[in-house]
Amino acid sequence: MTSTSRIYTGEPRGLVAPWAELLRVRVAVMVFLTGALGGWLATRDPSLGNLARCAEAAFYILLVTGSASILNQVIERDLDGLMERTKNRPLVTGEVSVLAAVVVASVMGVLGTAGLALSFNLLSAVLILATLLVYVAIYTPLKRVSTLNTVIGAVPGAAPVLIGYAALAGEIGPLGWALFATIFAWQFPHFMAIAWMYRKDYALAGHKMVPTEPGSEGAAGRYALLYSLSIVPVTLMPALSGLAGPTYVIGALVLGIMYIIPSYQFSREENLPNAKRLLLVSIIYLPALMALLFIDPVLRGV
Ligand code: HEM
Ligand SMILES: CC(C)=CCC/C(C)=C/CC/C(C)=C/COP(=O)(O)OP(=O)(O)O
Repeated sequence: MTSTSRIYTGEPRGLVAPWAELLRVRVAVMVFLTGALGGWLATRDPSLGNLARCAEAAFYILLVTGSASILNQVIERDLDGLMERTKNRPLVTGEVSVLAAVVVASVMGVLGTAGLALSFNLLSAVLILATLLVYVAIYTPLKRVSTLNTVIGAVPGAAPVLIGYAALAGEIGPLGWALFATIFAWQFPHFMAIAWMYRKDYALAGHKMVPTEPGSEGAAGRYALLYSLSIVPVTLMPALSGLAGPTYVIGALVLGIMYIIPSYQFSREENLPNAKRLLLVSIIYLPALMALLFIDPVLRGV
């Protein structure tokens, strides 16, 4: 049976719940914040007008991210049906039709890209389109082919901060790249914990993730530890180039240690409590680091 012919027989959930699920709201909130952060660090102008511009750019980024999330679930609806974590997604159960999903994703993608092109610049519009393409056309099919998919998927994950920066600055400066590198590195412990927790699910769907490969015991933990260690020098890059001050440096170091500890524990023993702790710390780490980056220029008065 194809997804187009699926008839939803579950409890009616209204309009909001299925679309919130399709748009992966919690991830989207984080993407909005990283996009806004990129814009803010490119300008460091605390006027309401400028903050509204940062939020506007982040909103367009959010629209295209929503489009990417929906298209990813359209493509993977049959495989999602094989996994416990995703088997109740609206496109698997038929709660939302493929046609409705494609129409909404297209509208969101066009509006977000046009918003960046018309209200900001061509650079940010081209970058968001390239990001959408990498996520939907390269990362999504690559999940079935190679464990390298995680490296490719980390590029669109880290792109929103760079795009926010490019939208407000009209170029990508060293700080933009430092922010990109930070979120790029952050994703590996985050996802190694998830990939280990759901390794049986991923194997059922034929997704090639580090912990699903034969003889991979310990590999997810080693990657998590390696990238959590790399995040310390990476997060210090803005300070080394004079773009962040002492509050940021101390905060980034404390957060780095806070991320290394559960990564180390997970590398010592891959088990559910260690994976869950690492995932939880990853979800605390990113907004905390973003808050530091937001506050630092205010504290330094720049
Ligand atoms: C290679 C990159 C990434 C992959 C493969 C990935 C995958 C996932 C998956 C599968 C989950 C669901 C875990 C669960 O259901 O228990 C998740 C949760 C989450 N991810 Fe990621 N992620 C990546 C990058 C990112 C990025 C870049 C962000 C934000 C900027 C992010 C934010 C979150 C948040 C906030 C959650 C928790 C959401 C919830 O509790 O539903 N992730 N991630
Ligand atoms: C246009 C744009 C800015 C796109 C960015 C999209 C985004 C936030 C990506 C985060 C990184 C990522 C690979 C998530 C998991 O997707 P998955 O397919 O592995 O997740 P799933 O298994 O839950 O479907």
